[in-house]
Amino acid sequence: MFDQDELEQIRADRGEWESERLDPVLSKHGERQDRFATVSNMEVDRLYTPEDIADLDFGEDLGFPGEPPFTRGVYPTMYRGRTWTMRQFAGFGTAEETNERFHYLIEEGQTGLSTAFDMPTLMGIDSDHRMANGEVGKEGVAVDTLRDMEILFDGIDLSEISTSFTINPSAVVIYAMYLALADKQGVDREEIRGTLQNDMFKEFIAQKEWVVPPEPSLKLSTDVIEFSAEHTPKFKPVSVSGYHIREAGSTAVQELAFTLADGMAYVEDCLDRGLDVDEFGPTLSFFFNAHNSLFEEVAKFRAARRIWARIMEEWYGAETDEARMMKFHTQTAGQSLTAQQPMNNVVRVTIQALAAVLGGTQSLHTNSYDEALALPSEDAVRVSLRTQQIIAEESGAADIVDPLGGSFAVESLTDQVESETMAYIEEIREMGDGSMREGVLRGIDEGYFQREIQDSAYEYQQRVERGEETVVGVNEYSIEEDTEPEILKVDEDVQARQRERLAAVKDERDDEAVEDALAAVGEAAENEENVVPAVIEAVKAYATMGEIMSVFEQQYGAYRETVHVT
Ligand SMILES: C[C@H](C(=O)O)C(=O)SCCNC(=O)CCNC(=O)[C@H](O)C(C)(C)COP(=O)(O)OP(=O)(O)OC[C@H]1O[C@@H](n2cnc3c(N)ncnc32)[C@H](O)[C@@H]1OP(=O)(O)O
Repeated sequence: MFDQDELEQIRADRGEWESERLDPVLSKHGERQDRFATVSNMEVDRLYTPEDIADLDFGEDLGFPGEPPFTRGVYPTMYRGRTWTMRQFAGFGTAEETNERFHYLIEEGQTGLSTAFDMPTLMGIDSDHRMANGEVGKEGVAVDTLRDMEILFDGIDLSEISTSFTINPSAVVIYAMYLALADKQGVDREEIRGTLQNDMFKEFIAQKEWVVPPEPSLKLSTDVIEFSAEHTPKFKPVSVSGYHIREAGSTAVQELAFTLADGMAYVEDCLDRGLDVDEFGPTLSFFFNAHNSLFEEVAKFRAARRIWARIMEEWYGAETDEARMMKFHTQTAGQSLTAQQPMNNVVRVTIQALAAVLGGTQSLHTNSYDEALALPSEDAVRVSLRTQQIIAEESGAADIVDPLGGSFAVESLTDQVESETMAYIEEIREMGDGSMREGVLRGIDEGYFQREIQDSAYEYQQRVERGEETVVGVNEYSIEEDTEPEILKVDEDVQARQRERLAAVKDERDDEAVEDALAAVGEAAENEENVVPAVIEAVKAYATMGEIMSVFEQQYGAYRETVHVT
């Protein structure tokens, strides 16, 4: 962006500034640390100048928002046209309690819904399973059958609001239930909007919730992507997630690299099925973490869009803007929150949320200050939603598109994140002999991702313990605390109520119809057909989550992780 003469002049001026201004100050006062680095331990320079972005090509690398490579955002007007979707992740107890929380959030100004399921639902077992004991409704809402889904969305018009479902091994069942519900509400499937997480790669890499092994897990994910591209074009059938990778302790670059690698593996699996990249490409979505290092995070988001646009075009032949465009949801970093002095978390969340907005997110969840202690209380949820509203409506951050674009520091960090991310992607591709799909599967199998993340997590913890990383209120500025905030307690009778409902549904339903529908799911799996149509029929017959997932487990076997110890 600068010509050679200008750069020469800047270099000369900088040398002069260093000797005349900087060195005298350094020799007198020094700096606070020998080395300054982000929370991911990426070293940052004292000062950035045009020299640091001498290779940046405005047209190729930045351009304008709404056009490839989308570094500056996916929409020409970004938040001036519409602010991001404020989408608080919510769910606890039975469908009734969560339905009430959904209505509360909508009344408070939330613009999208996001469903948290309890552990049994996430793992594809029913509330009456012995392994579900003590877990029903604890960390999210319990959903056993379509009846629960009907109650969960009572009074909510599916054509009016988009809903996200954080669900992975059992994603196909929840998707089928949502479609069955849309059919019941008379909402055209083509009109439903929302997102299914349905990202099994990051489960094997970081979050560790699975039922069947990686290959059949991928088959089930791709079945949903294929079905959705044809029947629910406004719905995002996968949210390729870096969030959990980061929460497990990765760096920002690893978060981005592994997530993009997973995304590419899904793309290749779809291409292997003969699907058209310009048809399924626009339905893919992403999900990232927003951590404490403001500029590193903004750089990560901007680099993410640029890399994805280039790879979709150059590697996978995407021709349309929509297929090259990366849209993503962001959640502030739960792992950065502290149980000590919990109100400090409001400040952390504000900075992280600002990073997401300055980085151009489409949708945002701000964590609540009490989340290191329990599921968020209503008061805490309101403050976190207000945080988004203050950023959107008071800070001015939403009024300029890509306001940090052109910052020497942010552009330089964006380049650095991009090149380090690409180095990882190339390594994974090599592991798969040119295939990202095979590289990711092999990386999971050999514990490559897990090891990389563990090493980063360990290094970070050591830095905290050596006092090189400050955690305010924990290893610095701690106080005696004798009060605890009011926290949310889930009713102890939830499990009994949920089990009663499940028993009632089982009593009322037509057992023969259920058996036939489950047999059809088994046949579809055995014949390697797309299982989604059969699962929709099964949920309509009120087959349970556990019954349907057992069919897959029988067909594909249960997964046991090989533990790699280093
Ligand atoms: C940690 C936790 C756990 O594991 O426990 C989790 O995982 S929680 C995980 C929770 N996950 C999530 O909540 C995932 C959420 N994801 C999503 O919402 C999606 O996948 C998303 C990232 C693509 C965002 O979708 P969205 O509908 O909210 O937002 P969009 O950007 O698509 O905008 C909605 C509509 O507004 C339009 N629109 C928006 N902005 C503009 C603008 N400036 N100009 C013109 N149009 C605009 C869009 O085109 C779109 O219209 P049209 O619709 O007509 O195209």
